[in-house]
Amino acid sequence: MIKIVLIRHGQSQWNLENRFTGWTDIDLSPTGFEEARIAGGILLRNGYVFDIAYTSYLKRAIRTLWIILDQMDLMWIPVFKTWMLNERHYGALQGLNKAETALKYGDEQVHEWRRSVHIRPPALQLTDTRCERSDRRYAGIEQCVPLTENLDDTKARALVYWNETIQPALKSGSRVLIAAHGNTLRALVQYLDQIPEDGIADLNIPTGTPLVYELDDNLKPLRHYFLGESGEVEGRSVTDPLT
Ligand SMILES: O=C(O)[C@H](O)COP(=O)(O)O
Repeated sequence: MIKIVLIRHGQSQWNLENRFTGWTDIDLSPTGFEEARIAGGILLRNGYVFDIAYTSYLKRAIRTLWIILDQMDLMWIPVFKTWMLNERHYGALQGLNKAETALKYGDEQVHEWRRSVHIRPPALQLTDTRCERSDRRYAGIEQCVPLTENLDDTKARALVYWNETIQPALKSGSRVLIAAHGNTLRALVQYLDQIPEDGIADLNIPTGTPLVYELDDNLKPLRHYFLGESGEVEGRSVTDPLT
């Protein structure tokens, strides 16, 4: 049996301020630092060990991973970063307050922007200072930098990385940790559990909480659970309410 641990970064400063974040590179809040520290301790005390880790190009996920690996005395393992595990691009909504946006455009519209598989938020203009195409970290892959994304777009790129990089590592016996984002992990979970499109809107992944998937030799999921201090967390599911 193969185990993989997925973790959404700890609370970020913009999670705290309830702002659309997407590809904006916002750091952890003090609570997020603490969530990551606690997650590392939980993984350590439950006997988890990792051989390799994957994360995005965004510091809230990278720092969550660093803190966990530090807690586990595993800072030496190979860590691979990829834009393909970045959060879903939130287009022109990036930086806006979610509650204020709902007041302006209505709850239904904002819920669609946040949770529809097909609807994309309004796109960023190339001239917008928030556009990440001139950011040095994306040099050479400017054309891959989205101006907005729906969940399907995010899923497509995350699955390329899953199929080409993570899956071979799992098949070769590596114990894998992925520190990523709410929507990249929703996309992965949708793929792994074959969740239909109309079931995905209710699927929300809490910050800083290790989510364990047990997979068979063909990488088909057998079961999944969140991890707490004394093992599996009772009464939590990947369908916690949208906050
Ligand atoms: O990018 C963001 O704003 C969050 O990380 C995820 O937000 P969501 O819950 O609105 O998808």
